[in-house]
Amino acid sequence: MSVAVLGAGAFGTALAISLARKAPTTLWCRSKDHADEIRSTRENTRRLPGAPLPDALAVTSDIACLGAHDVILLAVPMQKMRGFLTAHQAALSGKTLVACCKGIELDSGLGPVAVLRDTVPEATAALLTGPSFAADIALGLPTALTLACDPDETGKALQATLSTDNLRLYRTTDLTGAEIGGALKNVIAIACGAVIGARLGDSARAALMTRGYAEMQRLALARGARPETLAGLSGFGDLTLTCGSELSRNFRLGLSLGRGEAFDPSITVEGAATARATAKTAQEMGLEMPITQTVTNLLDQRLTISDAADQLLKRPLKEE
Ligand SMILES: NC(=O)C1=CN([C@@H]2O[C@H](COP(=O)(O)OP(=O)(O)OC[C@H]3O[C@@H](n4cnc5c(N)ncnc54)[C@H](O)[C@@H]3O)[C@@H](O)[C@H]2O)C=CC1
Ligand SMILES: O=C(CO)COP(=O)(O)O
Repeated sequence: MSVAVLGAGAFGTALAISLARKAPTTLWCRSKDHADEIRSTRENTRRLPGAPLPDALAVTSDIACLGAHDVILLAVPMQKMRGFLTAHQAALSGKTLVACCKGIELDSGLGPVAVLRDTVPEATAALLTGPSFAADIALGLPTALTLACDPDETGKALQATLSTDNLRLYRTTDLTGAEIGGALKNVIAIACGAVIGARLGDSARAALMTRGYAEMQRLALARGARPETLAGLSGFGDLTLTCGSELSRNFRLGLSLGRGEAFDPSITVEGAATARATAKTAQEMGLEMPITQTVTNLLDQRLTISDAADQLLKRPLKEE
């Protein structure tokens, strides 16, 4: 199977570098200038500085490159996916498309797999998700991710193609569980960053991670996901990484909120739109998701951090 990665952001570049160490790979970049720059310096200095490109990685801005590949990794941000897929629908039709983004679409409340199926119905949809920072993957540090695909036979072939010496993929057919875990861990990471930024302590962070996990499970199970998926890399695994590291952009946005500092709006932070979309879905489905709701209120400046903590602590006492 021959692989192309679409989207030369941090994650797309890291995946392409990792895959090219194993077999020739193509990285597509939407801007010709950027593609030329990456090709001439053999480094994506704008998005992933310090990670040299292997010789077997071709870089292009020509979407016709898709013709030569049967597996396409989509590493564009969630809120840009539908527009991107619609624009390139014909070229993507019939391919195996692996969404690599983590989030929920703001307008529709849908995750990446549903958006893929909606816009390119003639493609096979899969999802690559789980705990991994782009820089770690590019450096070849050990990483384990979840590959979600149904049918499992296609999943097995993809697992073999996309696993490398340092990137170990575990397989599931539970696309719903994998995408909800990957999307919601970012919302909880914003909450955790906010409590650390506001100096509310590591105990408060542990409480948020645990109760946040309960929210992730509540929504996922209501949508038909399997509990073991949430307990795996795409759920618990990624929650642990993202809520505990300042390398996470979602966590850093939370830190800024907690400290009352501004945050650069050009940085990709999937959890913000995902929180808003999920708070709406939870309300429509009658699900209790107080942390997600609180993050939305913090982001939209309807609550201060101390009111947010107060509100969560004053909720009626209940069984765990
Ligand atoms: N950076 C990381 O460590 C990881 C990121 N991810 C996920 O990967 C996805 C992408 O994140 P990053 O690569 O980190 O973001 P990034 O901000 O580094 O790059 C985003 C890329 O998408 C491109 N893009 C934006 N709008 C586009 C459009 N309309 N059409 C085509 N391309 C477009 C940009 O040019 C840019 O190259 C996110 O969903 C993120 O959650 C997942 C795991 C790790
Ligand atoms: O998804 C990630 C780690 O698994 C990257 O997290 P951020 O998008 O918060 O940087």
